[in-house]
Amino acid sequence: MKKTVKVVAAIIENDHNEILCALRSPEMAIPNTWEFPGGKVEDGESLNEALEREINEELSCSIDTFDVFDENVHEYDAFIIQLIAIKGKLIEGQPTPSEHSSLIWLKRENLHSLVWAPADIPAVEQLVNEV
Ligand SMILES: Nc1nc2c([nH]c(=O)n2[C@H]2C[C@H](O)[C@@H](COP(=O)(O)OP(=O)(O)OP(=O)(O)O)O2)c(=O)[nH]1
Repeated sequence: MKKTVKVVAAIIENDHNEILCALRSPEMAIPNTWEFPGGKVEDGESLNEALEREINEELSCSIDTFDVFDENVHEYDAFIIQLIAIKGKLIEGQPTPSEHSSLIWLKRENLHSLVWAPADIPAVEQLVNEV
């Protein structure tokens, strides 16, 4: 049976209405696709705690996180992901990648120009359609 992983991902928007997009490196699982940065929820953590920890670890900055924005289950060949996207705001530092190959800030209307990890597509659609 495939394993299900619970992953939280941050939708971080700046003052110019741009959203932070992160490129998974060739060494990461699902390589060379764009995602919202985040990672797996550990035992005993709330979703918001997990996301704030992951962003600190991966991007060396701090965010405040809000309510769940989108949640969906996607089946990959090797595992099933429950992807929970949560909006966030930078409160300290600037995002600096340690594991990702690249970071960019994009306006909603340009999000479709990237090749997203398949599990992220519902959250991208919801953002693009947001008023
Ligand atoms: N962080 C994140 N992972 C995503 C997204 N979409 C998507 O399919 N994934 C997949 C890629 C990975 O297989 C898994 C998350 O694992 P990860 O490697 O980023 O998380 P992690 O840092 O907690 O993992 P680990 O190093 O502890 O194993 O979910 C997304 O938007 N954000």
